Amino acid sequence: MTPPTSTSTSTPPTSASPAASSTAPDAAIKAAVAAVQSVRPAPTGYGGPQDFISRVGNFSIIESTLREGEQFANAFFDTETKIKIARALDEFGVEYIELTSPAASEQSRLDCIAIANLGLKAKILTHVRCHMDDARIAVETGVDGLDVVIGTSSFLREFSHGKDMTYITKQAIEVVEFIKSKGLEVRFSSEDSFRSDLVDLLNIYRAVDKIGVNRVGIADTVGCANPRQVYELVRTLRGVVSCDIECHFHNDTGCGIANAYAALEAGATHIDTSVLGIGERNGITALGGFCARMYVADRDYVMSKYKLHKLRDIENLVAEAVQIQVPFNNYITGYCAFTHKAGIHAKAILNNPSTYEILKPEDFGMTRYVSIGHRLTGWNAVKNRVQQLGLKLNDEDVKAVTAQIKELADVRPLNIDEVDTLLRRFHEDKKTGLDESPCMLTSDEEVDA
Ligand SMILES: CC(=O)SCCNC(=O)CCNC(=O)[C@H](O)C(C)(C)COP(=O)(O)OP(=O)(O)OC[C@H]1O[C@@H](n2cnc3c(N)ncnc32)[C@H](O)[C@@H]1OP(=O)(O)O
Ligand SMILES: O=C(O)CCC(=O)C(=O)O
Ligand SMILES: [Zn+2]
Repeated sequence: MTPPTSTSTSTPPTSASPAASSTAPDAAIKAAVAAVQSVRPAPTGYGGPQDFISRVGNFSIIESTLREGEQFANAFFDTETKIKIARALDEFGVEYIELTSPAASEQSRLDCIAIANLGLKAKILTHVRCHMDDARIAVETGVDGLDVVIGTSSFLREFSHGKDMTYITKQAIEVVEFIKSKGLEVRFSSEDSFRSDLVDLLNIYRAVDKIGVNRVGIADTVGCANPRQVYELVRTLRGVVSCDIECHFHNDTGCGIANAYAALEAGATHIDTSVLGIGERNGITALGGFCARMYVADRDYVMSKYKLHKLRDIENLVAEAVQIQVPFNNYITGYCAFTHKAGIHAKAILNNPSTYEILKPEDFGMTRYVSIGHRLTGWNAVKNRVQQLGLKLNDEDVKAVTAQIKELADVRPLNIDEVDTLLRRFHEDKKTGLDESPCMLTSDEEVDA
């Protein structure tokens, strides 16, 4: 679906300043305000206080469409498509691109080599099991670094690889040292971190930190964690290791983006994303949604790092490659992400877009649209359209024609051409002195909705 064309909304200056608060707060209110104030955004809705540990204004994206995304049910990326996606992500400005393990198949290995040799600005990583066989293959591909992973929860220890923590720790140290000896970046991650024993986790992270791992990774592999649990775990880990902290969040319960944000607040440094959130099952933190979240936290920082107007093309590229539609309610680029419908919203938006928009569409190469051909419309929105069409109608006329739109739209919504026809006809009738009889569309003017 392509978004409808813009009605190029004008932005008159804001009207009267809001009335001052009338009652002085009592002690209970003051205490409550003090508690909440420390985490509230500014009155504009942007930003918010950050403590010394927060990395909300200083993080890196590890873009995993070409690894986690390849685990999406529909995904099959041929080499050419992988290269296109890698270049697009690089131009967008992600700091890292993570690729499928070269141990997965011969073509996966060749693709790693091809992408590692593209000379992109982004660092290229490949993602392998914490196993010497995989690490040996991966270090020969020319990538900048390896993300190694092994399950640490009792579920995965029993039903996936069958190894205990002593074995896992010994193996992790051997693999990390080997990768470091090749001069490559290395991250060690515990799969299913939130269902792993906390003491086991902290012990193994500390062990690899001591031998100089670049990052440790926390993974919510089954999407069970909530933002508070994420905050607590990352903050605890921040006190235990000195290396960077990467986080990976699955979206099974809808917390992928919120968890990423909580992780950064707690001191995580790197977040895994994929375009449109594609990945195993229903996927992970979506690149676009994550950018939206971070933009609201620190607009200048996000806009200085990432070419946000390229998001739509990247999403279309990936959507086509995996044969899906961009969802109607997708963050930023969805069909209706910047469409305003209800009359109350439309009036305020036309006065000042910040009333009902926290993301500025123009920052993302998108366009605002005010929809008027429906029964929830109001005369202010209709007046805006009348002005755009250059018709001369007074407010009483606009209210009368709005009533006609509503009457018709009680039967079915009108498209913009139908609304324009109605407005022009009303205007014409007024000029020629005809009475305002109900202004129905004839059947040959009706356009299928
Ligand atoms: C949560 C995640 O998304 S982790 C990333 C997942 N990514 C992938 O799986 C990459 C694509 N996978 C593949 O191509 C294949 O699964 C391969 C090549 C990795 C392995 O294939 P196979 O040897 O045929 O094994 P299979 O896939 O059936 O089982 C996984 C094997 O890895 C072992 N294993 C699983 N996790 C790990 C780990 N982190 N470290 C070491 N070994 C592991 C299992 O014990 C099992 O070994 P087994 O042969 O002794 O049974
Ligand atoms: O390597 C990681 O940290 C994450 C692996 C993964 O995809 C997951 O656990 O869901
Ligand atoms: Zn995952």
